[in-house]
Amino acid sequence: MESFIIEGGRPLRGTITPQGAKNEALEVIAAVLLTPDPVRITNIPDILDVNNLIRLLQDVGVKVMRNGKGDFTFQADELNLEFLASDKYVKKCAALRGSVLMMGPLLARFGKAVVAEPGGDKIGRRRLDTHFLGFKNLGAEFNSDDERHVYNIEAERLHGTYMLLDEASVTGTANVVMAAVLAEGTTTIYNAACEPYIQQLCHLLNAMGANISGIASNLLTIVGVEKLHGATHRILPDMIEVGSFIGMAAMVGDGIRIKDCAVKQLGVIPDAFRRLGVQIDVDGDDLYIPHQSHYVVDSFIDGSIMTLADAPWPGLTPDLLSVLIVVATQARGSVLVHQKMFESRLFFVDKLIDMGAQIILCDPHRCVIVGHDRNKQLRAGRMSSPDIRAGIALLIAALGAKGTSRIDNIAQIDRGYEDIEARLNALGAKISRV
Ligand SMILES: CC(=O)N[C@H]1[C@@H](OP(=O)(O)OP(=O)(O)OC[C@H]2O[C@@H](n3ccc(=O)[nH]c3=O)[C@H](O)[C@@H]2O)O[C@H](CO)[C@@H](O)[C@@H]1O
Ligand SMILES: C=C(OP(=O)(O)O)C(=O)O
Repeated sequence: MESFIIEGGRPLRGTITPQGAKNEALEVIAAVLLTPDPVRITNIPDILDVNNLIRLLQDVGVKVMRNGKGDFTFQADELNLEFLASDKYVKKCAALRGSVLMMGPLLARFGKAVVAEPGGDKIGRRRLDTHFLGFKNLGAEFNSDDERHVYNIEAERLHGTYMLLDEASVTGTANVVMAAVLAEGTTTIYNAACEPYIQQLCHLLNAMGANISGIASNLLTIVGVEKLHGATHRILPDMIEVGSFIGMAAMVGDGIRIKDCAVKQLGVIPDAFRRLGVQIDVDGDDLYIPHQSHYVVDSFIDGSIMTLADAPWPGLTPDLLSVLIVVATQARGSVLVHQKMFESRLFFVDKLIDMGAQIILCDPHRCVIVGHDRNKQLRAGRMSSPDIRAGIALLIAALGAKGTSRIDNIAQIDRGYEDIEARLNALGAKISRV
């Protein structure tokens, strides 16, 4: 298992470009299963989760042609569906959360899908009810095979219907949309997730011949079509990586430009950092974060303590709260962070407390951070990365800490950040992989 050794206290300056979005990549790559024609996708990030999904598709028989960096053509014309019954498939699904995204397309095109207990971060219970109830509404049946720890889903023909999702699940919406595009008749999905990556998936599906309207809203209407054809698609920059770089620039930056961010697609992300006092200048499609000797936490209009809480899009993504917590440790002022969507994502603050941060973990969902206003630098430490976003947050903390830190289990960071040490070292960091 690899680790990072980080020499802290070095100011970072220069320009960094975000990779293509992990969570969009997982959705649109799964969508290639919906057609036997070639689908070309560009700006695919070279990260563990995406590479694992591509390998899983290859195992199922999808032809994968690499045209250049991040540029692949996929063709799902000769699939080996027997692979879905193998133990190897079950094991590989367990390696990444994104494997659940194969269910919708396989069910829509072949009338059956198998899903193993998926992998991903251990950040609390992650139920799949929205996915299964959505498929059930379309006429599919599912049963669990307790011996193999898999669910089998089957339908002779999917039929469009109205459905109100039990929650605005991101991958749940993606799956139900991908199933509904080939269903007979019209499907209406209310309480759909509507984040930019769902929008992007819908745009790709329409380019493949689907008929989806209501994109960007929580009410999607999908008129089923007989079949889909090939298309080309470019993945957006990764907004979670952009947010991670804003946090890093605030903590240890000496003037950082984040290039080509698709600023309009970032929603409230920049404002969440601004609420901690971080200055972010918008320059075309770039963000520039100057060095700040101090950043001061805002308060609400009535003077009450600032709270940062996650919510389904267009609310603040839960995936950036860990980074916001680290930034808050050096702010002037206090902030309450309320992680509503996941149950176990805040426990990593213990590691920040070990490094000298002033944080009160109130309960599994809430913590209060009392910033040091840069009067007290964090101490270096040895820690393990419990999940992808805690991992990047700890890396940012280590960059700002006094002394040399070690982060173990960095496969968690590699799941979602491409060649992160080389990109940060180019800005002046000193991170080595051992
Ligand atoms: C591969 C992928 O795309 N992963 C993302 C996807 O995961 P994923 O699609 O698995 O997450 P879901 O949207 O299903 O749910 C995330 C969590 O939020 C809760 N929940 C969800 C909707 C809602 O209206 N209320 C609510 O409380 C769920 O119960 C769950 O605990 O979306 C999450 C939420 O943005 C992100 O953290 C993940 O990075
Ligand atoms: C929670 C995340 O990923 P996954 O859904 O793949 O576990 C994330 O990207 O922050």
